[in-house]
Amino acid sequence: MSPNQFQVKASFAGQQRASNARLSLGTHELTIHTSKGSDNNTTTAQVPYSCIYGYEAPNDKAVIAEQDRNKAVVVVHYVAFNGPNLRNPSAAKRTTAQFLFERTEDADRFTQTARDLGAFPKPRRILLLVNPNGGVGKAKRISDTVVKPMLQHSGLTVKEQYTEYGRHAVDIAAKVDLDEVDSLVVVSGDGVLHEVINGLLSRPDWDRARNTSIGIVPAGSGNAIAASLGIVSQFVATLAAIRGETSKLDIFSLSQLNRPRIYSMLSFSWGMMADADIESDNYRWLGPLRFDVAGFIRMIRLRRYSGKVYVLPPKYEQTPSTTEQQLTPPQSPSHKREPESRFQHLLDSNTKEPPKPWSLIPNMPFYSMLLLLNCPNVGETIFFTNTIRFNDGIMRLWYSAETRFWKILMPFLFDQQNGKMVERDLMKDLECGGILIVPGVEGKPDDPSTHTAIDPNWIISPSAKSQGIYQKPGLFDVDGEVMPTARTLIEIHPSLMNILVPEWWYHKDDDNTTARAHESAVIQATKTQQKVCSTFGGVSVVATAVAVVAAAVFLSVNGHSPVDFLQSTLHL
Ligand SMILES: Nc1ncnc2c1ncn2[C@@H]1O[C@H](COP(=O)(O)OP(=O)(O)OP(=O)(O)O)[C@@H](O)[C@H]1O
Repeated sequence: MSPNQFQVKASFAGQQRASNARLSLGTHELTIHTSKGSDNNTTTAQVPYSCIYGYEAPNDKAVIAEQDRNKAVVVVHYVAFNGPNLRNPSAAKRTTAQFLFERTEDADRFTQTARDLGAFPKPRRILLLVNPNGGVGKAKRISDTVVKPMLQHSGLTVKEQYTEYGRHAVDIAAKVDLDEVDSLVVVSGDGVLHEVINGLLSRPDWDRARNTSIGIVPAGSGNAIAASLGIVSQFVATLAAIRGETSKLDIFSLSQLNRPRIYSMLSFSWGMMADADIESDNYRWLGPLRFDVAGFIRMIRLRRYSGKVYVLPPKYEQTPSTTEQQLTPPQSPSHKREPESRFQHLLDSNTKEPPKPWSLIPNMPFYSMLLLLNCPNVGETIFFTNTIRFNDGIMRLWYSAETRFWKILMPFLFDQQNGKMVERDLMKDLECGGILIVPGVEGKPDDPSTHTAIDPNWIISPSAKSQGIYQKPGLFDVDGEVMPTARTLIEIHPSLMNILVPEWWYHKDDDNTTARAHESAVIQATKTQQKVCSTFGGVSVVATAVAVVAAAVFLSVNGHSPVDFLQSTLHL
């Protein structure tokens, strides 16, 4: 037998009896060849390493039968899928395989070889932030019933902390001792992850803090990031947090004059979608449905939003012009206190047009919606487009001046799940390297006294008036949180942070051979898993049939009609 092979007795969760088995530790997966029955029929099951979230070698002799007391047990904990769609949240479950080795040395050699091959999670320190109020208040239950039980077997060092008030996660991330934490993982919606990013990037040592990996176990109502990463299943999200694989994440910074900068990992919107998103807070009790309800109401009571939006060509690298250099304040040590802004000077004046190569996007100055997106999903239930990648250093902007109700309704009605919302000719899109937004009206939308008209001509459009379309400044929505409606510069900071992803995650255009190999291993394993399930399924069908017939016989003996019984049982 080769050094990576082991003879054991193996059993899977839910099985009463162990079978003789040969374990093979491969490059990406553990294969279990089980022999059954007197004719030694063999079945094969696979456990990809990327699905293993922990193992234990219990000393508890109670789990070992009397005759095997001198032997050694290793239990492997992993996530199994019952189908090849690894993004389907109901396809994943956590389970175990238990192996009984002849000698403790064999068990030790197995765990050591598996560790060397990367089968088990590497030791890390995780700070878990749980928002007890996120979504419909289910985060605590998810943390207690899924996340902590999985972490318990992972060998990772875990600290858990509940957020106690709005924006508490900003304070926690801004103060956490980075010598003690490798990853910050939130059990919440996108809002708390947004706060963690803002806390980390507000630190004087932000350049170190940005390397602290961040992760999410979805427990909110939007869950756009989790949906984009294919980790809507809390089992898979926790697995990703435990295994520690990361992907680069572009970050947007949003700067306004005399206000602290805001960082975003997901989206910025203005117009119908922003208003609907923020207004949906009133229907939080509806869960994810709140976005549909608020969106529909906003479509019926459509508004137009006035302003000018300037964009910079994508990946614009040219050195600043002399004028720009004059306008850019000299580099001071305080500049190093946050990620560099190349165009901060554009905030200084409300009147000056930004110089070339900045250009005004057409169809202005009236919009019905404007959306900047960093991820394919706008929410768990809205798959916007797969053309976006969150690590390509490019900003994708969608905008529309459409005000016809049915035109806006169509993509939201028919294309929410298929990634084709952008193909309905409702929105125009462009790639850019920076955005400057000058709203026609500034201020906090909930406080009319603060509104200032930048240009009175932008305020009321004759066509909007004739169509009876409402006009208000509109909310600026960043990652689902409201920010003041004011002149805003949005810049991109490519690959600034690292986000925890499953090892098999890659964008379809990525040349990521390791992730692809992991993906093949997991999909291959689902096939063997399906075989195991269908065998169990076959057994349970036979068992059910036997039980129904036995019951029918019993009823017939007791004077009831077995035909009536069978008809009602089988819904004939
Ligand atoms: N203990 C708390 N009490 C009140 N608010 C809190 C508390 N902890 C966090 N928050 C706030 O809850 C808000 C929403 O959190 P979260 O993002 O987890 O859920 P969500 O909004 O339902 O999900 P999503 O952002 O995905 O739509 C955040 O703005 C956060 O500041």
